[in-house]
This record gives sequence, C-alpha cells and structure tokens, in this order.
Amino acid sequence: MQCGLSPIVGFRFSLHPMTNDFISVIKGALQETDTSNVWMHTDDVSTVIRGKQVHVFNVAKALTLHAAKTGEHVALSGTFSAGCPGDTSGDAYLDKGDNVANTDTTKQYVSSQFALYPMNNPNYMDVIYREVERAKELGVFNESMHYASGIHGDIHDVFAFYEETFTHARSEEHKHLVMTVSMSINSPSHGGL
Ligand SMILES: Cc1ncc(C[n+]2csc(CCO)c2C)c(N)n1
Repeated sequence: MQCGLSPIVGFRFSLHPMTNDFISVIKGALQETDTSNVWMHTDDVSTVIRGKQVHVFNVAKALTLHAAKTGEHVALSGTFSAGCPGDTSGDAYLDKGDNVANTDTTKQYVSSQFALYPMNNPNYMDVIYREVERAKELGVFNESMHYASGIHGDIHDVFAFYEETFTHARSEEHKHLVMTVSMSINSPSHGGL
C-alpha cells in the first residue's frame, strides 16, 4: 500500500477510575458502549480502537461518557493517530457507513488538555496556533500552558472540537497526525484546587 492513502484513524487510551471499583468502571464502559463500528482490542495497559474517524470519535466519547456516568472521578489519557509511516491497513473496519452507533446526549463537564503533533509538517506551529484559535471560537478553550492547551466544557462540545481539530490539522500534503488528550472528569479539583 502506498503510504498515506489510508483513511484509518486510531485511538489508544487508558481509563483510570479513582475508585476501588475501577474494574467495573473500565469493563462497564468497554462493554456498554456500542463498538460495532470500530476494531477494538484491550490489554492490561490500554485499549485501542481503529476505524473511520467518525466512529473512532463517537466510540471514544461514548466510552468516556459511560465511565463518567458512574459518578466516579475518572481520568482518561490517550493518543489519536492517523496516517503513515508506521500504520498498516489492518484492523480497519472501513466498510462501515457513516451513521454513528452511540447517541447518548447526557451533559457532562470535562476538563482536558491536548497537544497536536502535525508530523513532517514544517509549518506545524501555524497549525497548532490555528487550532487553539478554533478552540477559543468554539468556546471550549480553558487556558494556555506548557506543552499542551487546556480545553473544557460539556463532553459533546469538547469531543466535537477534538474531532474538528483532528480533521483540520492534517491535509492531503501532511496526512500523518498525532494528537494526545488527557481528561479529568468528576474531579473535586474542577473550578479550583
Ligand atoms: C480503556 C482501558 N483499557 C484497558 C485498561 C487496562 N486495565 C486496567 S484494569 C483493567 C480491568 C481489569 O482487567 C484493564 C483492562 C485500562 N485501564 N483502560
């Protein structure tokens, strides 16, 4: 396969529920979410989902929302990736349509930080500044910080921003993009220490 032609998006992430009952929070989220539109594999450290971008973001949001709805303080960290080199055409699920499987619209505040790595793009700082500007326009920007930007708000707005950013931060010329996200949910720290 020629490098760069695959539309596969992947997300490798871990959930870290701050509760003794962490196993049921993790397994509950993985089992209660409709993951039929993505390829998924869980191991002792993390879970990976792969497929069309629309489904990867829908499943990522739904999993996070399931974990959040337990009411426990949950942290999520993960890496979205698209493009070559380093990717393969395997484990893809690209034959799915575009109708998303998870449609729960329950509101949930999340506070998060993200970092964009537009690979092999000499103008990567322009890309990053443009996407931070987009966060401000969409009303989800929280704060500037070293090595990341703070994004917060309702989970649906935050994930909509991340999906939009992931679309815009790569191009036909620069297909390979990495985006790291960490989220904190139901934290007693929200709104101050
Ligand atoms: C999304 C996600 N996937 C896998 C793990 C790793 N992990 C830690 S505890 C546990 C359940 C008991 O085996 C699993 C699978 C994680 N933390 N978050």
